[in-house]
Amino acid sequence: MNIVFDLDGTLIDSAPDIQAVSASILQKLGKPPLTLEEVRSFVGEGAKVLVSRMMAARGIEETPDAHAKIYGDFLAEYQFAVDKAVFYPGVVDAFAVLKASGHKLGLCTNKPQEPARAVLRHMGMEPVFDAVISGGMIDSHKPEPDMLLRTIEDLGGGATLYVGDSETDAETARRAGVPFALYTEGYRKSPVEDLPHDWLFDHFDRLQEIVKEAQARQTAAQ
Ligand SMILES: O=C(O)COP(=O)(O)O
Ligand SMILES: [Mg+2]
Repeated sequence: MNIVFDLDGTLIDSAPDIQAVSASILQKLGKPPLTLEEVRSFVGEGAKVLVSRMMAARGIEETPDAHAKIYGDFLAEYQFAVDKAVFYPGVVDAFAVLKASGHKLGLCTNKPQEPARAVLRHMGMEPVFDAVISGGMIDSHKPEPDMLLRTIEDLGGGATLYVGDSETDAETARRAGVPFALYTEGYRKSPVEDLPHDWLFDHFDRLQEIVKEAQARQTAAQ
């Protein structure tokens, strides 16, 4: 089956890199940096939303021009911010196991294309995915279902499990009608019971089992 992953807060903890970019931008504006906690709570709906939240948190008035300027400066640095990213425990082994079992793997992230491509390259993840859809590639973003549906289409269609960490991912899966496994150690803000999900897991060594269950459900439904 297809397994489609979210990126930030699901496969990698990229908050320290994003914090560094935001600190550099805010410093130029004479403002204190964001805390890691703030960054984690601002990620998940793409960089434009993140910049809006950053501006609000530091009392910078959000006119369209001010946002466009700060977003442009943010993006210019974002693609070089890869050094601090780390995989969550068990992710690399899970890729190997799932690929060896013949599953197709996809990535569906709201992270903009350039920084997404840069971090995939930096972490050696490029060969892992059979399809990648990142922020700005289509005219819609999660939690709208289109990015996920497009990723599935690019994988050739068929039964799919979506794996993500946030409110945005749970809602995307619900709207797309795709079974959803919620990784609980990412950037989620609400209690797990408030997020629609089919499975919960806190370590990637559980994922293979979840994929088997998803396949069994899919077979039973046919
Ligand atoms: O909001 C972002 O830019 C990161 O998004 P992701 O959680 O969809 O990878
Ligand atoms: Mg995420």
